[in-house]
Amino acid sequence: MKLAIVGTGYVGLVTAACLAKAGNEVTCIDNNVSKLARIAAGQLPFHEPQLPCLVNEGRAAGRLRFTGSLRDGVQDASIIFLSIGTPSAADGCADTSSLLACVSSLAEMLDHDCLVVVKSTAPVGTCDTLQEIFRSKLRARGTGLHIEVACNPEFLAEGSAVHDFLEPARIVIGTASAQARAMLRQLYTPFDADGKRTLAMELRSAEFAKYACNAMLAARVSMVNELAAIAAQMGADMDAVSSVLRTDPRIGGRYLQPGVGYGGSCLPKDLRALIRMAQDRQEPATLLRSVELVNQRQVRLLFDAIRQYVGDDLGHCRIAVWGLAFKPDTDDIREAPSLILIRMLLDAGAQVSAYDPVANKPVRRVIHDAALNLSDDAYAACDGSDALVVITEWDEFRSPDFSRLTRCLASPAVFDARNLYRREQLAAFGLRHYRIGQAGKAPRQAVPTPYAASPEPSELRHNGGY
Ligand SMILES: NC(=O)C1=CN([C@@H]2O[C@H](COP(=O)(O)OP(=O)(O)OC[C@H]3O[C@@H](n4cnc5c(N)ncnc54)[C@H](O)[C@@H]3O)[C@@H](O)[C@H]2O)C=CC1
Ligand SMILES: O=C(O)[C@H]1O[C@H](OP(=O)(O)OP(=O)(O)OC[C@H]2O[C@@H](n3ccc(=O)[nH]c3=O)[C@H](O)[C@@H]2O)[C@H](O)[C@@H](O)[C@@H]1O
Repeated sequence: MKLAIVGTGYVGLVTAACLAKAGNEVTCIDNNVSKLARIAAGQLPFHEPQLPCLVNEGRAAGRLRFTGSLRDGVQDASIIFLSIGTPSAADGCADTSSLLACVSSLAEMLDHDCLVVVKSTAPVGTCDTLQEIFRSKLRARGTGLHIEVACNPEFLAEGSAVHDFLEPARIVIGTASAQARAMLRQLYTPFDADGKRTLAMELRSAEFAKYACNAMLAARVSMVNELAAIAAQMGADMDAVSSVLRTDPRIGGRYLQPGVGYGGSCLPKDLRALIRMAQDRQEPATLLRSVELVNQRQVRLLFDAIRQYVGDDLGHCRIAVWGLAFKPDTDDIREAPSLILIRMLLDAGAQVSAYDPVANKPVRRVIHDAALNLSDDAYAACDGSDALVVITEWDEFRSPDFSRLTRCLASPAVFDARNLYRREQLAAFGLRHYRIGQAGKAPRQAVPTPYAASPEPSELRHNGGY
């Protein structure tokens, strides 16, 4: 099929490359000329495993091309996907202005029948609004064109985007006609190996399903974070508790990792938008608002634990941070908890020295503060630091050289915000280990915190190194 994809970001480029791999002729359109120039020079605009190879293959096969011109890009396309950003507006609503503007332009320029598919995450009713724009503009133009709007929400997660697209758990198709449904079913046949993954429904259900999924994921993360905070106060170990949760098939094993809270470009913004949608319809969204509140508390808990360790005056401290991206295997720093923590540390007067395998560059573009040093080496970032905070669970942080770390740090404390290490591992090197939801000796504290410390090294010697 001949396809056009408007918006060559995380979703658009992955969608384009995967659909090209399946044999379609795909044109990517973007209004960001510098992004297109980078792609033309063979560089992808963001870090995503497996994607560079797939994009190169698509281009080499002549099935993937890029343009800055909407008119040129959509020519003859039977399906036009819209994967334009829908960021949070100031009031929490999803800002669909770019989507609406794009559809207005399409309604003025299209000269052939086609299906316009919304892949962006957009509020319930957006497809109806877009269909109405087409209807009125096409009527005004006096054309008899048939342009239908469909919804095909995307469920890929960054870092595993190519795999998620090629092997989806489900493909959701929201349509108003059997013809549109048949077209999308046909397009996705190569990705639906057993023929059972395509879920067809009405437009509004498909739109809502996307928000429902992200709300469930966010709720799980907040639930496990709240349980971890309570566990720490009770002397229970959240790792042990999670092993019990995971073995219950009704609960399932994923999204049970406590930490600094969920970040990224989607879970926070989609939850905000869902709460707004609910409240605009007089639904209180009580649980969803609590999910947000729990999430907002997570970085504050980490900051308080660090401040408690180093003493109230952070002005004399240097804190090392490992991990800036909101999760591993991406350079995306949108709503990354690391940036919230760094801002809090800088505002409190601390010096921060941070390292991320791929996200230093985007951070350099958004934080301009002489007190923030971005290092190209994980251990150099720790040199002379009063504590290390591990905030993103990149693989390379899972088994660091602890002895080197001990030599680098001026004060042997590791704030393990993703619970990557075992207490005894760090204790063997004389490192104090703070992790969330950990049973053990609570730090001497004025304010209760779910970040519990491992025993002092001297105390460890008393009980056989543990
Ligand atoms: N990032 C993710 O993992 C996922 C994102 N989504 C949703 O997909 C949508 C896109 O998200 P991302 O790809 O992350 O955004 P992004 O910001 O990476 O990409 C959006 C692209 O659209 C381009 N654009 C904006 N207006 C345009 C216009 N009028 N014409 C041409 N290009 C235009 C921008 O220049 C940008 O390159 C959002 O609604 C998001 O919620 C859904 C699932 C996963
Ligand atoms: O709509 C979207 O954009 C996407 O949002 C999420 O994908 P993503 O934001 O890439 O990342 P996740 O892997 O879901 O992680 C989100 C956040 O939750 C955190 N998280 C996740 C799992 C967990 O157990 N604990 C936890 O703190 C992660 O660190 C991260 O900050 C969803 O997983 C995708 O299905 C969805 O398509």
